[in-house]
Amino acid sequence: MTLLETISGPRDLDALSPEQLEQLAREVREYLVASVSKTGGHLGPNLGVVELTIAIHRVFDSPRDAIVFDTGHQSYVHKLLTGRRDLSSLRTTGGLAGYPQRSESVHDVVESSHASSSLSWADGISKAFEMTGQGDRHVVAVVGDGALTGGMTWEALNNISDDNTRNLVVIVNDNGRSYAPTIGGMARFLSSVRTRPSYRSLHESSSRAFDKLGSPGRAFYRGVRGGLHGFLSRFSGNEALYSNLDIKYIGPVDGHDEHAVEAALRQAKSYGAPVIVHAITEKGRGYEPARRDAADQFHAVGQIDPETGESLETSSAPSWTGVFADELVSLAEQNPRLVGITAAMLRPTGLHRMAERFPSRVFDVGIAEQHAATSAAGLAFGGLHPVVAVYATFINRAFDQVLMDVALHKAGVTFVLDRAGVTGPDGPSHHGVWDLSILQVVPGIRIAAPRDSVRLVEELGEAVAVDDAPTVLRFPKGTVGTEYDAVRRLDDGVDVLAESERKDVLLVTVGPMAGIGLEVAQRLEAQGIGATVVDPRWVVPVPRSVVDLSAEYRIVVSIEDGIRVGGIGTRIRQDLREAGVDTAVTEIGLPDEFLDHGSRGDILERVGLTPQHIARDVTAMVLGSKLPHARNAGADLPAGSSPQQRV
Ligand SMILES: Cc1ncc(C[n+]2csc(CCOP(=O)(O)OP(=O)(O)O)c2C)c(N)n1
Ligand SMILES: CC(=O)[C@@H](O)[C@H](O)COP(=O)(O)O
Ligand SMILES: [Mg+2]
Repeated sequence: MTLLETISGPRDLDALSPEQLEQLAREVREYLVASVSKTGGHLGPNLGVVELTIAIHRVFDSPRDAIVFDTGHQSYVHKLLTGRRDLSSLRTTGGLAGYPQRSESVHDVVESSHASSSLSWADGISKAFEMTGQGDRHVVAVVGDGALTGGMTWEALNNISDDNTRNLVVIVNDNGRSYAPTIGGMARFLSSVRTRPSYRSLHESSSRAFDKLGSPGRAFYRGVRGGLHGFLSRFSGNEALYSNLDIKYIGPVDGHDEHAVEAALRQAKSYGAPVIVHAITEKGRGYEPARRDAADQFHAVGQIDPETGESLETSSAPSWTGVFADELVSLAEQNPRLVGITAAMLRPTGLHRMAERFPSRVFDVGIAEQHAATSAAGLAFGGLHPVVAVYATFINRAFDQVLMDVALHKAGVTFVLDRAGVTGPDGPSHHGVWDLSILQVVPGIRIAAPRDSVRLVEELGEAVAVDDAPTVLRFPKGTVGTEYDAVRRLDDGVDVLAESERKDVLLVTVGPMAGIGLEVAQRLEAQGIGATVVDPRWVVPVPRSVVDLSAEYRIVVSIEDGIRVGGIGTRIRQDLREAGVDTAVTEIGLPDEFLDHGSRGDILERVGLTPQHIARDVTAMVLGSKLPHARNAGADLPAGSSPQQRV
């Protein structure tokens, strides 16, 4: 039996000797490589927090003490030590989540994978503990150097200071990388601190000395420390950031020396006010294929050969990201005004290809989507045309900036939203399902949803040609599918993909839902129901021809890979009513609920976003309701139709 097999919860760690702790760390790493190489997941980040997580659970008493993991992708070790030793179902339908999940364990606190929120969580939890007579409970936030580049962390730090007695420990898990090396002044500060040996030895000895004197010593130490930081900062040329924020700082400590981390955490735990512990770690630690991976040190891997690290998932089909990446380079070669912006995801969004070709025209702003959007408005003001490439779920972060900085000023900024729609294994906070609903309320915005790679190329070119309004292009995760040629294109750019003599059903499909729409049309035709399929290409504003066409049909059915509430279907409904067209409308889309992790196919099946479900329901609506012909249609469909439909 391995040591890891004896760990059923954090308290089982207490009796382990230093040698056993080292053995446990080895076993955890071996298990992570063996298991995650099969399931895929965040192998690199978790290999980097083995000793750190062991130390956290030895020093603090979860769940009485709250442990918050920023972004949560580095919580596999935490799961292993809190009673979930079998990670074989990781990120699969019905299996373990790839992030903390309260339904799995009382030890899990924050489920969102959106970065830079942990310090705000910790600030709130520690205030609540103190205000409810639970001031002896500790809160620990584990935040990466990448997450520290997100604005929320600085809003939280501004509220966290050591002039209070809250038991809050912030562990900076500093491996120097997000995917790529972390950018900006923060990264330079952390790098300077972790590489200054004089600071390191002097700091550890002095803080130990004063801590022995108890709280008066600590107060005195704080005074000295502030002076020390100030003194050293003159030499180092770096403002000692945290002391100027008036928060005690301990470190840097070797994040792979479990004993040293424990010592630092015990010191922090006993301090009686917020403390920052700066741990230096290495992403991919202990696994050569990850350590030497220059791209992102195995930040997120698919199935790999555990021996070599080679990917076992080879696909010859181009990815949506790849098509975008290549076309952007081509456009940038023709248009010197084009610049790219990424929020610490250069390679995942495909901007690395433009960066390779035009290094001075691509900016990595860190995990800072809000800043990215407003900086883009500034770039546009200066005469450039920025292309901001983010995952669809992360544009949520920058809604106000898109609205009040980009759109209000009619700035020509193009937002490219990758991973739009149901993504799958990364769970509820990673599905890109809200962008259509939240962005379509932005005055003047134009949103395109390419149905295939040909339209992606076409619509990207159209988007970057717009210099007086925000434009948005959204496409899904993974490889591009079938190309769907149009039967004909209407004057305002709407593509007719299939046309029926009988004007029963008009299917308006958003993006790659075109494939599902065409299959639904075939199924309806087999029932004797005439179905026409159109792809607006640009879905916001709704093209006039969609409104005009709708008047000829008995029912309009919109199909979108986004939440139904506030989606394109509701926009169509509103536009029809405003135009006096009273054709019945049914919106097919995702429910307004958080969708658990799983395969994309499983999730779409579960919510009924499949040709079978849709055809069945539309058939029932048309045959069952005896809908009057569109010209004098007025009756809504019967109440109680299936959940996907809103009439
Ligand atoms: C708001 C937001 N933007 C982008 C991402 C994508 N993302 C996931 S992990 C990661 C890098 C995190 O770096 P760091 O905080 O240093 O953690 P590490 O992986 O190094 O442990 C990014 C950019 C995200 N989760 N949230
Ligand atoms: C945690 C995070 O936000 C990303 O690392 C995400 O897991 C990557 O998702 P993709 O695999 O779709 O790039
Ligand atoms: Mg990092």
